[in-house]
This record gives sequence, structure tokens and C-alpha cells, in this order.
Amino acid sequence: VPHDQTLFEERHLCYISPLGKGNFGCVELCRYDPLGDNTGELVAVKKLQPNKGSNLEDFQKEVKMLSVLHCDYIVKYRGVCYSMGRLSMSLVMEYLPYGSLNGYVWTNRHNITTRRMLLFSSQICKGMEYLQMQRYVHRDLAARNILVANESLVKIADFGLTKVLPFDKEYYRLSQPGQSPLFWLAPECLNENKFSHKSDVWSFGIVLHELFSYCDNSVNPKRLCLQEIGQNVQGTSLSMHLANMLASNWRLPAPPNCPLQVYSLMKDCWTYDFDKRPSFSDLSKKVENMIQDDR
Ligand SMILES: CC(C)(Nc1nc(-c2c[nH]c3ncc(Cl)cc23)ncc1F)C(=O)NCC(F)(F)F
Repeated sequence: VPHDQTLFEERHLCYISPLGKGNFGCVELCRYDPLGDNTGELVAVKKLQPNKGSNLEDFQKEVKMLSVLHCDYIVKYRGVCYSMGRLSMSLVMEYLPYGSLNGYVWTNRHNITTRRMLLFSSQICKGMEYLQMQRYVHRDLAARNILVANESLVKIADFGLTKVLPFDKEYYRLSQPGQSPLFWLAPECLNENKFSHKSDVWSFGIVLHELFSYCDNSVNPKRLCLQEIGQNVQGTSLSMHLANMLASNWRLPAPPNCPLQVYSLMKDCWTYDFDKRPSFSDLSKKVENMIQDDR
């Protein structure tokens, strides 16, 4: 039997440190070191948190989804590690040393150019275009869920909420309101739990806002929306307030010093009618043109 490169033996997986908590589990930095001489490669290992609202088959679905994605702009699946005699499993992914995009942009805000932000934006569009071809709806596109591979490459990650569209529908209706953070959601998600490629486009607009705000937490989408709602958040639920504001055409304000054409691209993504929003291929062309103009 040819050696299965996607099977990681638990005894060679050496824990180093925690990376963070994602949807349905925590992710740890480990070294896979079968030779036992510390020359093994670093990997990110997502452990299934037993009965933390997630179960093995949901996790196996996430593993299956990630294992068939092959794109430069999507975090690479490396394999699985079974433990407790196949009763539990972990998802092994490539480790990206520069961490999540929101942390990276904020830390390097003094020397990140518009050009580099546009480059990251076009890579996210291309990753999302690829996901769309697989009929995957990410449902949690946010700067915290983008990883930085190096100074000029970012990748989409955290597919814990991703859904595959049914063959006969261009949207996915969630049975009950999900756990996606409200402030990244399109109106049809807030009002009807309807998720589609076009609601991912809305979230991409929010990611542009995060990026061009240098992921400054003091002006993040949640903070700005709550400011607009004001403290008078009585009875009406937060998502109702937000849905009403969006219906009366309120949108996040332009980030300071944001190039006008970038803000108008965000506004295109935030078109109320999902059918009129640009596609990711439209968006990547527009962003590419901005990169050319930015010479
Ligand atoms: C839950 C987890 C761990 N959180 C973090 N991962 C990494 C982090 C840093 N390098 C990484 N390489 C691979 C992976 Cl899967 C994560 C990291 N860095 C910081 C995090 F908070 C994560 O998965 N976040 C979603 C992601 F950032 F990946 F989109």
C-alpha cells in the first residue's frame, strides 16, 4: 500500500502552542516529527471539541470539504489524525506563520500600501471565485478568517460554517438563525437566513472595509453598527435593528483616507438586492484594474 501522506500518526504529532478557537473547535500549532529530531514540518491541527455543539459527522463533512479544495488562495488541507481508536479525529492543515489577516494588517498598518491591500483583496476574490465554482458558500468571510502566508500572499481559511449549495438551488436556507457574526451578514441572511454566493459578496465588502480601516478595532464593523443603533437597543433584537438600518439604506461610512473607488466597490457589494451585487469574477477584474491604475 503506497504510504498515505494524508494520515498523520498521533504519536509523531508534537504539540507546540494554541493558535485559537474557531468554529467548532480549537486549533493548535504542532510539529509533525516522525524522525523525532525536530526537523518535521509545522502544522495547524484543528481538534474536534467533543460534544461542543459539533459532532463527528459535521466535522467529517468539514474535513471532506477542505480535502477537495486545491487553490493557491485557500489554506491547504494536509490530512487527518485519528485518535482514541478512530473515536476522535483532528484536521491537519498547513501552518501559515504570519497569522490571521486582521492581526497582521493592524500590526503592520504603518507600512502597508494601498497596492498591497488591493493585492490581498484580489487574492481573496480569486479564492472566493474558486469556492463558488465548487458551489461552496463560506458564510463566515471576515478578516479574522483570512490567513497571511507571506508579505504578498493571503489565503481563505476556517470552513466551519461553509455549506455546499444543493444542485437545484442558488441559495442555502438555514433552518434557524446561525452563529455567523451579524455585522458581516447581508440583509437576506438577517431576514430570511438565506445564504448564497451573493451574501458572501456582501461579506467581502465588509472585509474591504476592515482592510482599509487597517483592521482598527476601534472602528470595526460591530463597533460602527452599534454606534449607529445607539444605546437604545430595547426589545427589538439587534439583528432586527441592523436589518431595518440596512433597509433604510444606512451603510458603514467610508474608512478615513479610503480611496473613493474602493469605497464605491464596497457599496456595490452592499447593494440591497442580492441579484444586483457584482460577482467575485467582476470584483477581481475591478480590483486588478485598480492595481494597474495604482502605478
Ligand atoms: C481558530 C484559528 C486557529 N484562529 C487562529 N489561527 C491562527 C493561525 C495562524 N497560522 C495559522 N495557520 C493555519 C491555521 Cl488553520 C490557523 C492559523 N492565528 C490566529 C488565530 F486566532 C483559526 O483557524 N482561525 C481561522 C483562520 F485564521 F485560520 F482563518
